[in-house]
Amino acid sequence: MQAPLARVGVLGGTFDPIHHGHLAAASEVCAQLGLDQILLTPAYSQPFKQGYDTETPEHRLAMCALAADEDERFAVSPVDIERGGVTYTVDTLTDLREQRPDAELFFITGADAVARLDEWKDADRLTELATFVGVTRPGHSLADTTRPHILVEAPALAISSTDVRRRVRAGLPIRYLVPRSVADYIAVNGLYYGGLDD
Ligand SMILES: Nc1ncnc2c1ncn2[C@@H]1O[C@H](COP(=O)(O)OP(=O)(O)OP(=O)(O)O)[C@@H](O)[C@H]1O
Ligand SMILES: O=C(O)c1ccc[n+]([C@@H]2O[C@H](COP(=O)([O-])O)[C@@H](O)[C@H]2O)c1
Repeated sequence: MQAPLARVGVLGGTFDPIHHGHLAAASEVCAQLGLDQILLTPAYSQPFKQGYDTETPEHRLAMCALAADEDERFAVSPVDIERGGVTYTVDTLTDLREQRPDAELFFITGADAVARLDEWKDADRLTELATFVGVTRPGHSLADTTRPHILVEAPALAISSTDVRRRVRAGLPIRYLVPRSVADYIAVNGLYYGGLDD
């Protein structure tokens, strides 16, 4: 008898930096959909964020790895960073399917973003490569879309990477917004004190 496919959630993001809003949402999807693993998959360069100044892929990947270390259900995939260029999810999912033929993939994204799926590259193929999961996010309205997806209500944590970066720059605490190891990494490496978002 064939072994059942592993159910793997893929949370793609810029993760500049990763925060507890990401982790709580991924954890909720994992529990509600009975997933075996969550892959945090930092983008090299998000298509809708071209022209934005972000931290280096190496720093964003390292912070994801620190966050993943705290939960045995989480792992990090460098697939998008290793490919480089603009990160299209169709490439992410194609590469992950090659690497993990044993897996059924669930691509997790904020529920608001599901509305813009039509604008994503090869939108029709995307929903064949993975099941799309939209997670609720405070301050973002739910999407109206014909694209098939599962909606998961996540704990309402109104945290954004933008706000974390602003707080670091303003000298305000980010403890309890990001894992402690990530806060330490930001401090030790002097991330975000300078000009991002100016
Ligand atoms: N607090 C949150 N609750 C639920 N989903 C979230 C939350 N923050 C981010 N997400 C989702 O996680 C994915 C990755 O988000 P991303 O890395 O862009 O973080 P962000 O906080 O939105 O960043 P930024 O403020 O820089 O735009 C996206 O699909 C986004 O909608
Ligand atoms: O494939 C696309 O056309 C596409 C368009 C917009 C966003 N994405 C992906 O969606 C994920 C979430 O992006 P972000 O910036 O909201 O963290 C990330 O993995 C992006 O590469 C992908």
